[in-house]
Amino acid sequence: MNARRAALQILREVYDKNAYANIVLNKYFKKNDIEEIDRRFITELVYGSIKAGDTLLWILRQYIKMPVKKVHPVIRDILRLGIYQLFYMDKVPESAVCNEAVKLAKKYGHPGTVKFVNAVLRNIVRDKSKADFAKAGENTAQYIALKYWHPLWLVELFIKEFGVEQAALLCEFNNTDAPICFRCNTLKNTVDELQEFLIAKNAQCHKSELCAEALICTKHPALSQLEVLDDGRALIQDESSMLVARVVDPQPDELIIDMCSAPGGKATHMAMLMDNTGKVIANDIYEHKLELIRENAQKLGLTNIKTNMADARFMADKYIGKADKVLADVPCSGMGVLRRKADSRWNKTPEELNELPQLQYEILCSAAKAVKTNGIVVYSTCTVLKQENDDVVNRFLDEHTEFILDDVEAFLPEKLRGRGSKTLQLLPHRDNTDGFFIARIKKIK
Ligand SMILES: C[S@@+](CC[C@H](N)C(=O)[O-])C[C@H]1O[C@@H](n2cnc3c(N)ncnc32)[C@H](O)[C@@H]1O
Repeated sequence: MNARRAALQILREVYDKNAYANIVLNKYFKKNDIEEIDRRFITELVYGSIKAGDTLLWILRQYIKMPVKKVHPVIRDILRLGIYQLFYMDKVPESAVCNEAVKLAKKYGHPGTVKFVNAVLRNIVRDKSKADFAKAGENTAQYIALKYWHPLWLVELFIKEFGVEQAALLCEFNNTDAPICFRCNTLKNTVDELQEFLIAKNAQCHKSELCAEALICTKHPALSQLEVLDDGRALIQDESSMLVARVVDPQPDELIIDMCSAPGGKATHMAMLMDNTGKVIANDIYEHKLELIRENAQKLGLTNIKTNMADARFMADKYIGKADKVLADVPCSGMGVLRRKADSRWNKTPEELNELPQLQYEILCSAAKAVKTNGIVVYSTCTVLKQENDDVVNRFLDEHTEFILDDVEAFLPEKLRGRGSKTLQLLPHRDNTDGFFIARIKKIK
């Protein structure tokens, strides 16, 4: 088993075929029997060098004369992996990095490229100071982008939103490891029982301060070894995402519509909080994603979920004024969960982000049509950007005087109260969670 060759193959699929890193990595691990220690190394190498993205290419540029674009893609990826190890993996000996990269170049390149890879990496080892980000000017957007591995346009957007200092902290946080969070299925076991089970499997986990049914694991065995996930005693969901169902506050026998529900984290949570009574209509625009919800519901032993395929912007007609509560957990930029997805910061574009608020607004308007008088619409996203959060909700309230903002505080844990806002905005670097936004809107007439 050659871990670096495996990492290179995975990286090639991601960059060449635009594949999602986590999907390629999981597929690779399923197909090949790989020891735990190699798995960890490959995972860090792949996720790390994808997250570090353009910073690695900027470093490369300081050591070569030709444009980076002209370097053959396979050789470029061999160098990415080498540079990542030399700058960001302290425990890997520099000689091993150079020798292994040269072996890969021999396998995938020709004598010229072998020499090139060898020369670049050995030059870096000789003098790392050439790659000094301060060349870009300390505390500028460019410096933050290089130091904390983000595209420049995104850093500029964060600076506009939060100021330089907070933007830097957010970017730095986005490179930290995210713990895995389990949601206990209280219909099948208690949180204490689930915790005992996980500890017996050598996991390190503790109860969440944000949600009673959440257990946070900082260390755990491979998820495929945890029966609780197969038999529905638990499901993976972040604690901040669990707050959404808490704010919806589902009651037994209610009719709840989840406008954008796949893969069903919040729909199954609401169905569980209703004690498997009433009905949750779990809607999504993609049929293949609805299948995931049905599978999850079956595992969890929930029979009160009905899936529905429709574009949420136009689905309300058959439900006008019928629902007790409606959740609009809208498609968003995901700027609150960048630490969880190595490639997503590099895959988004500013144009894509700018199109989202209109779609989100239309889904919220459609959600509002489906709710009864005195009913509740909850609007949520996993982003930290005001344009997708407060701005959408305020536009909605301005144009729909039959709705008012209902304070979320009564539905929040002690730790998140007293912030002086009727909506909740979790910021990753401040709250040490995923970044989530939740607003609760009431139909008053
Ligand atoms: C943020 S995710 C929802 C996560 C989900 N609520 C959960 O807790 O597991 C947004 C979902 O919206 C769906 N979606 C995107 N555009 C949509 C539309 N126009 N109508 C309905 N669903 C849509 C996507 O397929 C995606 O599953």
